[in-house]
Amino acid sequence: MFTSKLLTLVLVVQPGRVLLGMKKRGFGAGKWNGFGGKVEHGETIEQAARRELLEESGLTVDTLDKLGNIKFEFIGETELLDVHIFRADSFHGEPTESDEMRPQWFDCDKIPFSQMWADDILWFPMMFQKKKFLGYFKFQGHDLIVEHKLEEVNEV
Ligand SMILES: CNc1nc2c(ncn2C)c(=O)[nH]1
Repeated sequence: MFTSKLLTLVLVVQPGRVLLGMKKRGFGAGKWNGFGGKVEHGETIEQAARRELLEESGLTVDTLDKLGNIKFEFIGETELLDVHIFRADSFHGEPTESDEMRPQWFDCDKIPFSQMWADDILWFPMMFQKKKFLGYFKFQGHDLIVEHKLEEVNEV
């Protein structure tokens, strides 16, 4: 019934602020989001997360904490998005604009959720508290969540 596409998402967090990128083209264009993309054949999910972070933001990280996994269904589409979410608390390099993303730091109390995917406001608090979570969101179009599950777990 459903095939699924493996995707990565990395949130770089510093005390009191988080790095987001304005997606300039493609899926989710016009939204602020973490950095990530597809997992290519022959790479692990974590390797893909590091590669996409570097390509999209110019940053490398030492430790990536795997915090969440959310599956997204879009009504009328047969491909689920299987998004693996990581957090990094330190990084090397300078945030640099890419073809895909324009990076910007946001204070944790001024995150532009109205210009982000509608699910983010629901799981960002868990990500900030370093809680592990599993989620499932069913979208009607790109803006309306018609059904969702989100639970804290011990292992992702
Ligand atoms: C559909 N909601 C959603 N999709 C995402 C996200 N990050 C990458 N992708 C593909 C996200 O935060 N929400």
